[in-house]
Amino acid sequence: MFKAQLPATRAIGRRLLSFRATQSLYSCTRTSVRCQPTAPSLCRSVGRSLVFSRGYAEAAPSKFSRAKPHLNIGTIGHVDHGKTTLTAAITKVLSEKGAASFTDYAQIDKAPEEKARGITINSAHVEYESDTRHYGHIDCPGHADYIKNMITGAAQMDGAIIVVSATDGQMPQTREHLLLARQVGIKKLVVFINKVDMIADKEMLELVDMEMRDLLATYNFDGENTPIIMGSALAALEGRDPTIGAEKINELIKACDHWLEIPPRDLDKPFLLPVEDVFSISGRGTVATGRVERGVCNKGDEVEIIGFGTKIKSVLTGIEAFHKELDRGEAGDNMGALLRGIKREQVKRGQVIVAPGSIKAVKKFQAQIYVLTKDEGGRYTPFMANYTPQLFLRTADISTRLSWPEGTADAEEKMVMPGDNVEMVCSLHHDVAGEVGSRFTLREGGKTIGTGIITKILETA
Ligand SMILES: Nc1nc2c(ncn2[C@@H]2O[C@H](COP(=O)(O)OP(=O)(O)OP(=O)(O)O)[C@@H](O)[C@H]2O)c(=O)[nH]1
Ligand SMILES: [Mg+2]
Repeated sequence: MFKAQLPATRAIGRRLLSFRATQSLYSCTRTSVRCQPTAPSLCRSVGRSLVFSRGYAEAAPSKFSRAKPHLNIGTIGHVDHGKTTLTAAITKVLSEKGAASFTDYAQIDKAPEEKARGITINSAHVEYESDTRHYGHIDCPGHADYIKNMITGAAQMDGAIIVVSATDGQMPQTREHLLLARQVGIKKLVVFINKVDMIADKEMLELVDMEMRDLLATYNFDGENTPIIMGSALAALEGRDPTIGAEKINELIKACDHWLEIPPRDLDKPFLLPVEDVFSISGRGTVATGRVERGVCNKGDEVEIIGFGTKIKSVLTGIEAFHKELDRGEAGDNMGALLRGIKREQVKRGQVIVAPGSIKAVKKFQAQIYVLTKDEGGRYTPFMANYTPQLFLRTADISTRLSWPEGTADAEEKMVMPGDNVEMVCSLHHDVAGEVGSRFTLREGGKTIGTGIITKILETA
């Protein structure tokens, strides 16, 4: 009986998946490694229509190897400090060891406007390997576009290289990028002080080093221990002055290997199953179905059902996936969970079934939100505080009121334009399982108008 129900679930599941594919349009790329755990195959097909970054469509080779652990990193920092030059230089130096294919500067900044203006407009992807890791690398533009990509999930960096020119020292976007890196959950950075070929005075370099350590500490990074490498990306790219060129690139990659941490694998995280559908099976009980977002579960495990005013404990008395009854389910599985002592009415779509105590239901939080432009399918007009769109988080769909954080000046009159990045407070109509770093979309009248990421929990249920 339990098994017989699942084809129906799958049919519903397919509809959900296609809906979610639209939702995750902004948060996946063509390479499967960067896909959200939901619907990877759909991600791949919609990835082709991704508009945010030209890099995904063209620069994503299919040679991802699982032999080494994978980390997503990227170059961030102020305009013209040498992020693209450094990206090209890394691929050049590593390609000489056969650990990357060389991607020249002109291949990274290749749009006509980029060539004409000599700046990066779109972020681009390259990949390379160190002795111990496989890296996906995003070369971010110095300007605001990059921020949008970070919020929308297209650039889910686990760590970053912040590039600072020795000639200028820290500049406004150095600070802005540090702040945003912090905001979107990047915990560790490596600093590359670039253009040292233009500086004769050693003391000047020491000054930049000290300033950067201070600045890192200001934004809650480990200023004391963060590796700072000084070199010249251009020298490395042009194959001259190895002591400030190639050698420094190797040092930089070593620093990334040692300092930047691999985030916990999904399988190591606490179990979480977003509920998509619920069935009552006579003689057996209530079955909730969905796709396991993270972790593993075993038959007999204690679980908690959370969200929409509910927090109840139960035990997994049955697990079904791949048409079979199993003893264990894991991240990525489409599974049915048979729940002991639970009535059908007690479980609904939008709730989560989790390892007890691993996540809380939230009612109010602060979030970094990117509001889509009309060309991206978003609104034509601005909105103000008290705007109430629908918030989609996993399988949940809740109406939410947006307001400005306490203490915001002129909060009454402040407008949010399509294309803006804003930090706002979301007050939910119902509670839902959420945590710092959870991504969501905002929709109104059937279209996505924004995407966001939770940065601070203000009220739990
Ligand atoms: N002398 C010197 N010039 C460098 C070095 N690295 C980069 N440059 C030059 O600095 C300029 C800007 O470099 P880019 O790599 O485009 O800078 P960017 O940070 O990617 O700039 P945006 O993407 O527009 O923010 C170019 O003219 C580079 O040739 C270096 O180590 N030494
Ligand atoms: Mg650039």
